[in-house]
Amino acid sequence: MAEKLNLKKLAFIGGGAMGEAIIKGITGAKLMDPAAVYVGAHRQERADYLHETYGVTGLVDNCEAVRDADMIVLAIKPQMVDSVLRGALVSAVPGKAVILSIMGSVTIEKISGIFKGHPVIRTMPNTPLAVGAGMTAIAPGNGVSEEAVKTAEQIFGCCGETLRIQEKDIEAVTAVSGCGPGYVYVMIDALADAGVMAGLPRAAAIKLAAQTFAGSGKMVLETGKHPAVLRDMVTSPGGTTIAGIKALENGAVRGAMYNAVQAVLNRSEELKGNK
Ligand SMILES: NC(=O)C1=CN([C@@H]2O[C@H](COP(=O)(O)OP(=O)(O)OC[C@H]3O[C@@H](n4cnc5c(N)ncnc54)[C@H](OP(=O)(O)O)[C@@H]3O)[C@@H](O)[C@H]2O)C=CC1
Ligand SMILES: O=C(O)[C@@H]1CCC=N1
Repeated sequence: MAEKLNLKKLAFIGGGAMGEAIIKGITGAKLMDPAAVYVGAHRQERADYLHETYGVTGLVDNCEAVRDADMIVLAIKPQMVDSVLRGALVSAVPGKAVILSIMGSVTIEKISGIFKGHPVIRTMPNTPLAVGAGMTAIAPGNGVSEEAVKTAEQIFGCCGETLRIQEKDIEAVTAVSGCGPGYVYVMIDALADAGVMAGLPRAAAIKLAAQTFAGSGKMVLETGKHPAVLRDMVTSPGGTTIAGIKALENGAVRGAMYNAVQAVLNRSEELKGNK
């Protein structure tokens, strides 16, 4: 059984797609008494849904949610920071609470400017967290205790892998693993479409494409081999795979990946107000 979190009360501001995925992980792994997980969910219907589904305490009042919490997860959209994280809510946060942000493009400096004197941990998870196969990078700010970082690793580790990084690398992480599931779904959809073109039923084509991505990722992780070595194992000389790979290279699939990552880096700077 997983070790319990060393927290009396964990609060979320925002219980949307990502907040829910983390709550599902924590309650599913029994890391904490669900009633001690408080979620400021801003709409009664959503608060009720989270309570009924996971047993957590769902509230519309963020101040009530954060009161007496040891750790506060910021799971709202970056565009909401200035309008939501202010005034009475900031005052209601207990002095020693650790702030754990999952927000993209919001720096530790910005968060520390709002929650003055609080330790801040910035993270970048991804949506496969919802099925226990997430990838979360964890960047502790200055003055964060090892115990708090370990708690963050427990929270995200119960629904996937974690990696400690420095904040300077977090936009690159966002562009690779944070947004990466989006790229992969496009590729799965495209491969399935191509399978339909080749005569396969839609459902079979999606299953074949998705399991191929899942299995190939697992091969990279479990064998520790470079992806190029694994690719060479599929490509028989003069065979069929190399013909397919040539077509992909002609379609500039690698260049498209560089462009996607650069586009995310650019958009992150815009969201930070740097462009
Ligand atoms: N989706 C992803 O793949 C990833 C997202 N992130 C980050 O996670 C954060 C959340 O994203 P995601 O979960 O996808 O977005 P969602 O829109 O699903 O979740 C945001 C939630 O915040 C709620 N909300 C709005 N206003 C308030 C308020 N005043 N008080 C409390 N809650 C409020 C929204 O409620 P309502 O809808 O009712 O307005 C919504 O449920 C973002 O900062 C994003 O950058 C990080 C990694 C991956
Ligand atoms: O699209 C977004 O802004 C968020 C950040 C990382 C993944 N999704």
